[in-house]
Amino acid sequence: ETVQVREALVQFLQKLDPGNNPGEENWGWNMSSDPCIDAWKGISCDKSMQFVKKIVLDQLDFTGVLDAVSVCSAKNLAVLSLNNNNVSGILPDEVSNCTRLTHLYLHGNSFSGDLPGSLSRLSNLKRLVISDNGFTGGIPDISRVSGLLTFLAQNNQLDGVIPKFEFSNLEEFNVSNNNLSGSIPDVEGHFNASSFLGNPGLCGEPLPSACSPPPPPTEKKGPSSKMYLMYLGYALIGLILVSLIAVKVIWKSKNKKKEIAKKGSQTDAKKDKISSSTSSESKRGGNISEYSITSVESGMTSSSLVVLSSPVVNGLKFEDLLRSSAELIGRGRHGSLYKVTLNSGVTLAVKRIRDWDISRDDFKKRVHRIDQVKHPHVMPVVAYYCSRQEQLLVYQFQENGSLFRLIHGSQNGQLFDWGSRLSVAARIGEALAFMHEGLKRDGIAHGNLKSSNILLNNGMEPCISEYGLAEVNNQDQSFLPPNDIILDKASPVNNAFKADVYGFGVILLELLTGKLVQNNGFDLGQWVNTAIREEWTVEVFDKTLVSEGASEERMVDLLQIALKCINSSPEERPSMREVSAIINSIKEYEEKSLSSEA
Ligand SMILES: Nc1ncnc2c1ncn2[C@@H]1O[C@H](COP(=O)(O)OP(=O)(O)OP(=O)(O)O)[C@@H](O)[C@H]1O
Repeated sequence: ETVQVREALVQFLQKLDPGNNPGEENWGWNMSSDPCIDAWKGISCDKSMQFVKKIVLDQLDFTGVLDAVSVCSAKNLAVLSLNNNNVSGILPDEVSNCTRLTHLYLHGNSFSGDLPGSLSRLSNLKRLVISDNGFTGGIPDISRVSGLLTFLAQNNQLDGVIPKFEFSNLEEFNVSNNNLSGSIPDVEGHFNASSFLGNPGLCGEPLPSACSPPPPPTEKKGPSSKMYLMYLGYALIGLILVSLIAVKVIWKSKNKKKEIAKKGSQTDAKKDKISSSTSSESKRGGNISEYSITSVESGMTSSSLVVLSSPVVNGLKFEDLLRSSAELIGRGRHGSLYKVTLNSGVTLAVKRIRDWDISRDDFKKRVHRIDQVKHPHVMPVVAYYCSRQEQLLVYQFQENGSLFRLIHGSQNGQLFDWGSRLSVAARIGEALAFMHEGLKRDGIAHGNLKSSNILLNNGMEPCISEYGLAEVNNQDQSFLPPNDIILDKASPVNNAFKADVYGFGVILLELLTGKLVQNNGFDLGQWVNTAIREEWTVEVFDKTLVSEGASEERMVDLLQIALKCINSSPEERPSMREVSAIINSIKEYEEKSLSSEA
């Protein structure tokens, strides 16, 4: 391990055991030795004896605190076990820095405070044992940790409701003797009452106490005269408020129109507004709002914005979009993207599509079809607008940015390790295969798959965005990958699906190499192919993956499937279902080998 990691580990132990000097205990934990080569007590390393993989310090009477920042600087740490000590304080948020953690055992200590929500980001976690402590607060939603096998949290002071777990996947589950309340989620027959006993507020199966049905609606009695007066009062106050707001809105919009007339067509490159493509109309100013998305059918405003199922913007009107401030985020090949902040504070991403010769009916049908084939890793369209001149698609704005930014941008010290990259590849591969199957008959492929169209949602889960926005069109070469000259004229639709496979292959190459797809004449696909021919395969991998000790064998496996995806002949490329199956098996293999090492 590096000097920094050694230093951090020594600090971790000092915080855990403030009373004792580890040097005196002769456990080997000191800066002048190496944790792997000199076999520090409680530490196990990988086969190459380079990286710390396990720290097991059970039953050693530690009375300090857990310094997660320090211990997680051992980036390959898979197992941390501190069972049966007397460690106190909180379980810090930074425990999620241990991204490769598979086993976290903290049973029988004096931990207190809330469990950090960041636990849900430990996507490799298999066993989490926090029983017999003083943890308080709610159980974070770790249902997203799909491989979790054990959750033991009995004998704490946890409260709130039990979130949904994947009970069918769990081998062990126990939350008995806490202060949990509400009805128990469906455990699908996998656990009995003993996992839930000792929570006075809990009810429902498998506990014997059934949850009481919701109270019946109270009988309607005619309101008394006093009540009538009260309602009248409320109605009057409401009326006054509405009038005040209306006056304010009219006054504001008058001011705004004046301002536009004054400013003429001055624009601000950064704080661009969603304005008309027919600039002559905007210049006429007068009765057109600054934010207007004008169309030939002007006048058909709120009725034209179709809100698809979305709790975030229920009842969103076209006018709401017009009134909100809009910031131009980017102009791509297929249009511009605006970040729109509604008055309610909700932020949306509005894609204004450019030059798409599609009829209104076809556009609507297409968006509704895509909306029907739902997948958790595909960003749903929240609403759309379609006139003869213009198409807008509204998505939720994702503050965590795109996969492109995660791979190539400044990561703010954020580690994007091998396990996470493999997970992203597996999730996106699966989602794309699912969409292809669901939309094959409609001929709707993604059409523009690239890492900037993979967004990271609030839980840092990757989601494919802008599915189906580029129409299959043999004349439009833009949907085809660069240098891809072999076109199946008879089957342009099939080509579009194969173009997605190509796009996915390139994303795999970005994940593996950390390099940009095209940069000053550099073509990633070509470069990788040349590298393989010259037999310097290892050179292609991202240096950070190599130094983290990622399995070369599995990186090569993933590289091979990437190369199949970018085959210059579309027919030779595998289907997304085949690609997804192979990536899943690589991932499984990776997980098994991690568990066996642990
Ligand atoms: N819903 C969203 N939330 C947050 N950022 C987004 C969202 N959709 C797109 N972006 C980001 O905004 C930027 C501009 O998006 P845009 O789709 O215009 O670019 P592009 O994908 O390069 O273009 P095109 O799809 O037209 O080829 C990209 O960096 C993209 O990652």
